[in-house]
Amino acid sequence: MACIQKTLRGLGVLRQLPRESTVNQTYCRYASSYKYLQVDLDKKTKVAHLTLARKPANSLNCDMMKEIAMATNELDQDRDCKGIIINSCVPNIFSAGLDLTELYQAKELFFQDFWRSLQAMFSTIYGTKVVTMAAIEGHAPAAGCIIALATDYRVMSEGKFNIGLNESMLGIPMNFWVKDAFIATCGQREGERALQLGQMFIPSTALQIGLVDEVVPQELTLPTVQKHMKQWVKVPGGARGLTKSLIRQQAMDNLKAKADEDLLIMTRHMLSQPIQNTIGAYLENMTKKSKR
Ligand SMILES: CCCCCCCCCCCC/C=C/CC(=O)SCCNC(=O)CCNC(=O)[C@H](O)C(C)(C)COP(=O)(O)OP(=O)(O)OC[C@H]1O[C@@H](n2cnc3c(N)ncnc32)[C@H](O)[C@@H]1OP(=O)(O)O
Repeated sequence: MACIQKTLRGLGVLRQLPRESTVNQTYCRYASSYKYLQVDLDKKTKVAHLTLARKPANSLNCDMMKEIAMATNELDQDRDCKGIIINSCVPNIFSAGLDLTELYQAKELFFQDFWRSLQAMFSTIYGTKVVTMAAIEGHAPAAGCIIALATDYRVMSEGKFNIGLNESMLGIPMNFWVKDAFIATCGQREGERALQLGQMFIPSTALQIGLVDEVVPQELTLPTVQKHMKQWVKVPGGARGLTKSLIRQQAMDNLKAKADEDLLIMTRHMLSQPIQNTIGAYLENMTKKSKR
C-alpha cells in the first residue's frame, strides 16, 4: 500500500484522493461515491466488484480514470477487501479506451491532468496487493486493454469482440510502461509483432498469445472470474501480496521514475497537429458510423 501511495503521490494524484471514506460501513459502502463506477464490496467473500458504468461505451474520461484510481486505492486500504473484479455494465463493451472527445483539441494543462490520471489509474491497479481480475464481456481496445493488462487474471467472452493495442495503426508511438506491461504478459516476441503492427485480437487469438487467460461464453464470463477469485483469495494474503509486489516492483519503480518524462513525450506527441488530425478524423468516422 505504501508503495501505491508513494507512486500516486509521485504522479500528483494522491492529493486528490479523499483522506477518509465518508460513506457508511454498509455492504455497498462505496456504491454512492462515484459518478462513473459502481463499487460493491461483499464483506463476507471479501471480494469487490468495480463495475465500469459510463454509457454508451465506457470511454475513459479524465474524471472516470481518477475515480478508478481512487476506488482501487480505497479498496486496497480496506481490510475487508481481498480481491477486486473489474467488469462493465455496458453490454458488449468492456471499455472503448480513452475518451477521444476529451483528447481532441485538448489544452496542454488539461492534457497533463488527463495523462497523469491514466498513469495513476494503471499504476494503482497494477500495484495493488489485493487480487485483481478482469471480466471482459466485450470490446477492450487500447486503454480498455490496458486496464485488463494491469490485473492478475483476465477472462474474455467469446464473440465478435476485439482486444489489443492499436496505437501504431493510428500513427501514434507506444509508450514505455504500456509496452512493458504487454511484454510482461505476452512475451518479447508477441510484443514485437503485436505492438509494431498495432494488432487487435479476437478472443481466441488473444488467448493463444496469452493476452487473456481464458475465453468462455459471455454469460459465463463473470461467474468464471468469480470462481477463480474464490480460489485466489484463499491463498494467504501476506505471502501472495508480497510475491506480487516482488514481481511488479521494478515496473512500478520505472513508471514512478519516468512519469514526468512520459508526460512530456506524450504531450508533445498527442497535442501535435498530425495526431490531433488523426483523432479528429477518427471521431468523424465514429460519428458517421453511429448515424448510419
Ligand atoms: C486516436 C488517439 C489514440 C491515442 C493513443 C496514445 C498512445 C499512447 C500509448 C498508449 C497509452 C494508452 C493509450 C490508449 C489510447 C486509447 O485508448 S485511444 C481510444 C482507442 N479506442 C478505440 O479505438 C475504440 C473506438 N471505439 C470503437 O471502436 C467502438 O466504439 C467499439 C468497438 C468500442 C464499440 O462499437 P459499437 O458497439 O458499434 O459502438 P459505437 O456506436 O461505435 O460507439 C457507441 C458510442 O460511443 C462513442 N465512443 C466509442 N468509443 C469512443 C471513444 N474512444 N471515445 C469517445 N467516444 C467513443 C461513439 O462515438 C458512440 O457515441 P454516440 O452513440 O454516437 O454518441
